[in-house]
Amino acid sequence: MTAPLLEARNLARTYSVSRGPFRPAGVVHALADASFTLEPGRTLAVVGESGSGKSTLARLVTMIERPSAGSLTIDGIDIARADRATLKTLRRDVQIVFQNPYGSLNPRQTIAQQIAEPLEINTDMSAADRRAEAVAMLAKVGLRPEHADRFPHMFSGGQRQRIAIARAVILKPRILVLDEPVSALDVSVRAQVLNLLADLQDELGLAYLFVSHDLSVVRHIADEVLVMYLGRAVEQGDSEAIFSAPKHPYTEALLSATPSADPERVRNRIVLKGELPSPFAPPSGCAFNPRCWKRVERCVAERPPLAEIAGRKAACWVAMAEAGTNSREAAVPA
Ligand SMILES: Nc1ncnc2c1ncn2[C@@H]1O[C@H](COP(=O)(O)OP(=O)(O)OP(=O)(O)O)[C@@H](O)[C@H]1O
Repeated sequence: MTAPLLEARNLARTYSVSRGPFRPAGVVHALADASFTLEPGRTLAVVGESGSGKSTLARLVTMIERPSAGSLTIDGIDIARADRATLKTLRRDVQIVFQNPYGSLNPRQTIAQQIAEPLEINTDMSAADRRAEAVAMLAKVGLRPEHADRFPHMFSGGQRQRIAIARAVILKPRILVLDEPVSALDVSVRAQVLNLLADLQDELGLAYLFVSHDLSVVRHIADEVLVMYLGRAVEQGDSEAIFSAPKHPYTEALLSATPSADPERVRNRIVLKGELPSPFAPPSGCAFNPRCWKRVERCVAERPPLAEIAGRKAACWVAMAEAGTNSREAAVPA
């Protein structure tokens, strides 16, 4: 059996943070435990509120930071043990597109120069070849090649994100990390950029790790979904299964918050109370329990493991009890 393109096993990342002159430094568990695989041509969406650990996960996968624990392998090669030459190749395989297409482009360089820059750093192609490649890439992302010598401010938000995507794929990576790639864009252009990403994936066989706080954005693009809450996966698996019948109350709440024209859904909308708890002092048991309307005693006492429920994994005592995966007494109201 061949190794997955990308495999994360029990990935974790902590940060030491000063909490003031008279208090000991605290440790933030930005990412407590994430495991998943990613294959060519597939999209894994990582979803959760701000602070759930999505960007931390994106930084680990792009090798911008190292994990505190767990492992990350590409083609079975553990990146923590790879030598420098191997690591250089692996880094080329993973590229990232950030949320803000304004911040990620240099205002003083033409877009052809910026799209070609990774080729300049990583290859020995001639300047003419690099430019030709950049211009061809412009056409591929739906921009007119004759605009190659324009500067970023001459483009709209959606066009700038196309430029950032062109720059990210010019080295022919195999994995693209998309960190909220359409969140800063007008709703009217979101679908166009998502369609471009889908086309590029078909054409280039790219694997996407798609980070978003909004389930409605990933609905049509994700093959699998990883729902994060306070650094941990609470529900994970096949997108179809999760969208049609979420098992974790947090996923239910996120889904119910997505825009809908269905009056039934609007009436039954779940409004989450309270904020995401402090990552310095996560609640005992299930971290979601203080906000959960289905909470039972066990949720406060014991953290639920990710368990197989109805074709996906979910970490919820109540869902486990309902599915008969665990003992019935799990569902005693608190
Ligand atoms: N470099 C850092 N130093 C200290 N704490 C950090 C650092 N990076 C992230 N954190 C903390 O880790 C937690 C997870 O942050 P992360 O940015 O991964 O979440 P997120 O889900 O991506 O949120 P957002 O959408 O706001 O970026 C947060 O509590 C954050 O404050």
